[in-house]
Amino acid sequence: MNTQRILAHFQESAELKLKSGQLLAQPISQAIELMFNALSNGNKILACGNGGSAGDAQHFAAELVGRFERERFPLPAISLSTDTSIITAVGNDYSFNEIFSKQVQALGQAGDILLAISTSGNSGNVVAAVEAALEREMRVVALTGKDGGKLGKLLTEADVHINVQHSRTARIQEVHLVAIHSICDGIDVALFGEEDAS
Ligand SMILES: O=C(CO)[C@@H](O)[C@H](O)[C@H](O)[C@H](O)COP(=O)(O)O
Ligand SMILES: [Zn+2]
Repeated sequence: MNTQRILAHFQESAELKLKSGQLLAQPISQAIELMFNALSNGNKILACGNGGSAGDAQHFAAELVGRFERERFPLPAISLSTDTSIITAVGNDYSFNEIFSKQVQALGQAGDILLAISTSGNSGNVVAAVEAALEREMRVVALTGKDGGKLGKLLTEADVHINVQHSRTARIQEVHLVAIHSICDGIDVALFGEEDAS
């Protein structure tokens, strides 16, 4: 295969990451503050998404419950994309659109955070999860792309929207992962102060 095509992926990804850093540092910083305050108050973080974003939700929860780069106590985070029995039961008995919202209704409490990940902002199950979270007086951190979709329109002033301005799902996901790692690092810094993590 022509390696130029491969190099073009790296080029486009690197360029979007640099541009997005400028645009997203502020909302990412707000997301860190929102999550750190919630965790400090004894609240937890729920995370959801489909496909690659389901992987991102799991990845985030693993770094909070396990660790990111520093040794620390476990932090409460749950991926809503991982329990195949819940997902198949709710999907089969109700609808696929409710696989996350039912879990938000079961597990979410006022003051908890929902990390909602959707590159289009239009996945019905993620949109329904955001609606359920807002009904329960949870705050939402949304990782989206494109025009933010329906999800972007649901958010309030108290929520945080991290919107990657690009049309390509894969590129958006790649920036989402940098945002997720920046949030994990920011939570560690809020807990322990700055130090060289290398
Ligand atoms: O990872 C990829 C594409 O890179 C896919 O699995 C992708 O996540 C799926 O098509 C999702 O269903 C897309 O959903 P969303 O990001 O629009 O909410
Ligand atoms: Zn993918």
